[in-house]
Amino acid sequence: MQTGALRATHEQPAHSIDSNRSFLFTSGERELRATGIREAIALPATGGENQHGAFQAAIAAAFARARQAGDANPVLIGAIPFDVSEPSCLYVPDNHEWHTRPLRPVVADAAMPALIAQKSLPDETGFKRAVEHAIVNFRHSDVRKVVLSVMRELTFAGDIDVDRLLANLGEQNRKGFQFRIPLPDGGDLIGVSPELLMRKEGDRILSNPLAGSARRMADPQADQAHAEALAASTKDQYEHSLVIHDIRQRLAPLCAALDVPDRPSLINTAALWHLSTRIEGTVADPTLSALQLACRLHPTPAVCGFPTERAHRLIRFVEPFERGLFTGMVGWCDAEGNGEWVVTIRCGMVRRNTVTLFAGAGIVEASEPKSEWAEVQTKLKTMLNACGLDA
Ligand SMILES: C=C(O[C@@H]1C=C(C(=O)O)C=C[C@H]1O)C(=O)O
Repeated sequence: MQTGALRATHEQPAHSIDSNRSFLFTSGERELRATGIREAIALPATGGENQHGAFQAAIAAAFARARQAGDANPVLIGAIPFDVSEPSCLYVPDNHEWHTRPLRPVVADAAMPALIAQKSLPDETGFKRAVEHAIVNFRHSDVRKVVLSVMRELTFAGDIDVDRLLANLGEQNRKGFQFRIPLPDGGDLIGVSPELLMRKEGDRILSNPLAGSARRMADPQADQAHAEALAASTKDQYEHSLVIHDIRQRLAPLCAALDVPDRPSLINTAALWHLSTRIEGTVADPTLSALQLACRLHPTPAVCGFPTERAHRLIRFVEPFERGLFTGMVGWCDAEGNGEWVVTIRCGMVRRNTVTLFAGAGIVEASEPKSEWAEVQTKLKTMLNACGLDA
C-alpha cells in the first residue's frame, strides 16, 4: 500500500480499532453521523496550514484512496490536540450521513451509574497558586494572557453508556456543537462546544471566538445582571480583545473581505454567559480548506493566551497534566475544503467507568484567583450536569 511509510510511523492501523466505532458532530439543525474506520490519521498537525506540507498531503492522499475505493464524497472527522506536535486523532470513516437533528427527549439522569470517587488536578489551592504565578509573570514578561485549566477525574460504579451521556449533553446547550470521536485507546471524546473556530463553505468563512465568561443564574433578574456586568467588565473586554486581535492578524492576509465587529455581543449556554464575536469573511484563494484555516488560527488566545508561544510555554510550566485533545479542535471537512472545526471545550474522555473532564479560564493581570477557580468550576458544570452531578 502506498501509505506504508506513514502508517508505520504515525497512523493507527485501521484494523486495530473496532470498526463499529461511531462518530457524531452536530451543527445547528444538522448532524453528521459516521461509522467504521476506513483510515485513521495520527500524523501531528504541525504545519497544517500549509497546503503542501506533510499533514495536508496525508489527508489529500487518504481522500484519494477513499474515492478510489468508491466513496464519491469522503469526509474527514476527528480531533487535533492542543499541542499540534502530538498525534492527531483523525479518521476517514467507512460511511457517513448528514441528518436533520431529531428533537431529543430530556433523559433522566438516574440512568448514570453512581459516582464512587472524584479528584481535581490541580486542587483549589494549586489552581489559585498557578493563577498567582501567572499574574506575577505578566509583570515581568510581555505575556498578557494565559489560559489555565483543571482536570477532574470521575470514577463510576459501572460502565458509562456513552449514547445516554451524549443525549444528556445535548440538553446542556442545544445551540452548541456536539461531538463524539473514538479514541485509539478504546475510549471516546465527547462534549458540546459553544465555540466555532472555523467554518468554510465555498469561499465564505466564519469564526466565532468566545472569551470572557460569567455564570448563569436561576433568577432571571440576577441572570440579566450577570450578563450586563460581563458586557461592562473592562477585564473581560480586554481578555476578549486579545483573541480578536490575534484572529484578525492571522486571517486578514488570506481574505478578500473580512468583517470584524467593533464590540463583542453576548451568547449563553445553560451554565454560562460569554462575550462573543462573529468574524465573517471571504478567502482570496478558495482552495484554502477549512482545516488549513483552522490550523492557522489554532491555538487562539481564547484557549492558550497571548502572545501564543510564550503563553504556551507558561502553560507547560504551570499545568500539572497533559491537555491532550482538550482545547484542541474537533470537527469535520470534505475533500472540497468545506468543513467546521470547533474548539474542544466543555468536553471529557469516557473510558469504561471513568470520565475525565477539563475546563480552563483566561487569566490576565486583573484576574482574581478566587473568581477564576469559580469560573472553571462553572465550566465543568456542562459535563457534570450531563453526568447527573452537581458542580
Ligand atoms: C477554556 C475554556 O473556555 C475558553 C475560555 C473562556 C474564558 O476564559 O472566558 C471562554 C470560552 C473559551 O474560549 C473552557 O471552557 O474550558
